[in-house]
Amino acid sequence: MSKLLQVTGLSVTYDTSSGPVTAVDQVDLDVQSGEFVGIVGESGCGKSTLLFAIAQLLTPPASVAGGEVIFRGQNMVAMNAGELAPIRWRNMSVVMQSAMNALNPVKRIRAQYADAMKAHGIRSKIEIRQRSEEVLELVGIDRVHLNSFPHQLSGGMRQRAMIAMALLFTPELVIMDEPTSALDVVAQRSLMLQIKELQQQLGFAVIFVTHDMSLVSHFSDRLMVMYAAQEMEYGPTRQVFDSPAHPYSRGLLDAFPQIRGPRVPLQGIPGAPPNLTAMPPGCRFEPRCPLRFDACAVTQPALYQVADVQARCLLHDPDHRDKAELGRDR
Ligand SMILES: Nc1ncnc2c1ncn2[C@@H]1O[C@H](COP(=O)(O)OP(=O)(O)OP(=O)(O)O)[C@@H](O)[C@H]1O
Repeated sequence: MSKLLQVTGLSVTYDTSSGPVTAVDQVDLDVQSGEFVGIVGESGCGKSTLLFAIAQLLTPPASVAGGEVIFRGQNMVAMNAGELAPIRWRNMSVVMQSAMNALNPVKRIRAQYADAMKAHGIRSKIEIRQRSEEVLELVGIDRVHLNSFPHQLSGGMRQRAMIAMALLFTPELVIMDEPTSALDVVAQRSLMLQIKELQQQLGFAVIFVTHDMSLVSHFSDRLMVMYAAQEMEYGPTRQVFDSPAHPYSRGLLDAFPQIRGPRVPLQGIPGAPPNLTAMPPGCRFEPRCPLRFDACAVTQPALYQVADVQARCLLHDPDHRDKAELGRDR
């Protein structure tokens, strides 16, 4: 696998009446070609903002405050609209949370696909028709629905039609922002299976945002856990699940039912994430952390390498090894 995306030190601020709010704080993220990367975290931790920043789709009051997004060797942060336009859809596409918001309600699916292809210089009517039929059938929808308006499709079909649109040019990277969250559990699972199947068949990489740990557990190769605008842990999904290196990852895991294994009572994480305008001076998770010790309240942890994962937790600082030993017993 080769590196497709390298995000380094990416920060995003929202300009608010009480000053700038940092919603994404110096995030590093790399994605290999064909890889499935999951991003999880509680509501408001900055997942969607990060995705929009990667795709360079932020609009005011949000803006990139620092960092780089190197995609296929080019820094997207430094590009203007004209330079970004040919990359979007063709090389990198985005699937939003709700197709109802992303699709135009007064245009047939056929016309929306045609618009996207025409915007990328495809003029041949035959080519447009053939490709539209092809992508719709790829996601398991009969071609007759090219004549449908979005509201004539079920929720699951609409999300599929949106994914088909994102695949019009077989991009190398598809960014998905909770594409299954509006669906019932059965439709959610079947759409996840289909996304995974398409990804393996067509070879594109995926960045998939969700707040549901169990949803990504079987589908992602690597997992990033976000909390209060920062990345807390990033590494192979199996390792994060089998031995989470960050107490917050452990808390998230305990808050969701496991598909396999014995039944265990679910535990929430007491407390709430900090207000982004008033961050704790030390570790951002410290006020809620069951393993906190004195240094956590005053020291901002770096990202530490723990086997194959990186974790932002002082338990992995060589100076606090003794605390890690104690933590293991709790
Ligand atoms: N328009 C805005 N103006 C000011 N702050 C904003 C705005 N939009 C988002 N934010 C801030 O950015 C933070 C991150 O929001 P974001 O939508 O990226 O989180 P998220 O993790 O994707 O949440 P969810 O899972 O609920 O979609 C929010 O907590 C909020 O404080």
